[in-house]
Amino acid sequence: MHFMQSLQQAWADHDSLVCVGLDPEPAKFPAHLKGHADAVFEFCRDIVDATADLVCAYKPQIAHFAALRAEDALERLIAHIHEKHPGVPVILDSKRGDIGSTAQHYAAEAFDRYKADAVTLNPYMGRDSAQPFLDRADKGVILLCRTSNPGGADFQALDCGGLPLYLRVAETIARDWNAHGNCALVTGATWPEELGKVRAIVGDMPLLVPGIGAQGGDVEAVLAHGRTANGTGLMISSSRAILYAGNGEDFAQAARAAAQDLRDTINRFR
Ligand SMILES: O=c1ccn([C@@H]2O[C@H](COP(=O)(O)O)[C@@H](O)[C@H]2O)c(=O)[nH]1
Repeated sequence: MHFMQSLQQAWADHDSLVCVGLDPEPAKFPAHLKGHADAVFEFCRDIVDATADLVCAYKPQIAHFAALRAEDALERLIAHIHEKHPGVPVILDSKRGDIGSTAQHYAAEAFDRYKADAVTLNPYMGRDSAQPFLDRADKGVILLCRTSNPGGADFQALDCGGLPLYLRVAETIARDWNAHGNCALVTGATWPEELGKVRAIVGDMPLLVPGIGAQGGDVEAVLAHGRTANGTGLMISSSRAILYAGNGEDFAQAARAAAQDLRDTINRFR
């Protein structure tokens, strides 16, 4: 199914705008998993199985797996999500961006090797660097626009002909890059007013919103500035606050409670 269709279906079926980020950090794993050869897979699988009915998407962050030489665990984890929880889309957070001939290989990595439904990209290198991804009409292409980190404004806020660069990014992608309707943007929860300015430019385009939870973003402000007329349009991502809500044998149930709490809080403001 097309990423955008899966996303809309998951928003509706699970009554949820929550995207759980899968960022494994073995030092934070519960004691009973430490030392397991396949701990990265087991930890993430148990989180997924405990939360799948509460989410609109999962977002594994590739560096968290690659740094641990756990790319194989990432492949198996995405296959597990597709097999056991069909209809929940997987966003590979890899923030790629390179010349077109190399970008083709990054697109193959995301969609053919890992079988992700969507990928995050850095648009800094321009249209040709995104084209191999944009051409995959059934896949989501989620481009950095106004990132959640403290230094995000260093370049993104620079004046670009009367508008900050991040709004030029939003404008250009909505107008010129979205011929297949498969684009979305990353806009951090930590800058809700800027998120609202992006929303005003891009209409109902989905926004991936990291920065809730460990980074301190405000759920009510995100909804006030970012929701669409039908109360959707957002994939509100939280990783650490859900993954590490507990560190005992019941860690997956603690993660479920945290995901449910986030879903309910979001739904109060939709
Ligand atoms: O602007 C951005 C873009 C991506 N991220 C990623 O999201 C998660 C956030 O993790 P938390 O534990 O919920 O803070 C992480 O994988 C980042 O690489 C982001 O934070 N901001």
